[in-house]
Amino acid sequence: MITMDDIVREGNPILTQVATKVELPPTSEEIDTLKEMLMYLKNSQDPEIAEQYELRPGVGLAAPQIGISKRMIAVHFDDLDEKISHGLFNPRIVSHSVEKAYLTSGEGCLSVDREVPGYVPRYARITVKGTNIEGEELKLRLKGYASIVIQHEIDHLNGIMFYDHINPDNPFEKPENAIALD
Ligand SMILES: O=CN(O)C[C@@H](CC1CCCC1)C(=O)N1NCCC[C@H]1C(=O)Nc1ccccn1
Ligand code: NI
Repeated sequence: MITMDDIVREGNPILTQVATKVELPPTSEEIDTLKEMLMYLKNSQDPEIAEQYELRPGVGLAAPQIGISKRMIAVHFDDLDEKISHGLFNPRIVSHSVEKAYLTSGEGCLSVDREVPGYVPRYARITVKGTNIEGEELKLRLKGYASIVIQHEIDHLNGIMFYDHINPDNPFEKPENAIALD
């Protein structure tokens, strides 16, 4: 199982590289890895398992964070209006709103062992295409928190960290044309 020992921390160049596309169909090893990434998220959200294995709770994970520079992400969380749980190969944003959105609490990252305060402006709504663990091509239309999570993960595949989006002059400046998400 994946534990925090497997999570790569900032300073490791893999986190600022562009990850490689996964050749389809994915190998059984790539499928197993994606399943393990999803399992990490589920385990990390179970208080008992998280405590037992000292897992930091996560709602998303990208393969570069476990040292694999491949375009694979997992997201798992039960939000009020969106229940999302996906493992995706080669996720890509095919369209997005002009309007932006940001979490009023800012963002963190399992690969960043420090607080980096500030608003992270992202697209408010996105349409994402990718291939799921069963090998099906899928298209997701996301808004709200789910949209933020997926963008955070796809950024990891392009070597972008959440703090790269924070306004260095005024981290808490309200982004223009943006919705505040609590
Ligand atoms: O690339 C992926 N990552 O770095 C894991 C990140 C991904 C999220 C950060 C902002 C949007 C996506 C992650 O999940 N976190 N960031 C660090 C510690 C907290 C944790 C988190 O937000 N946990 C959480 C939130 C709500 C409900 C349950 N748990
Ligand atoms: Ni992250």
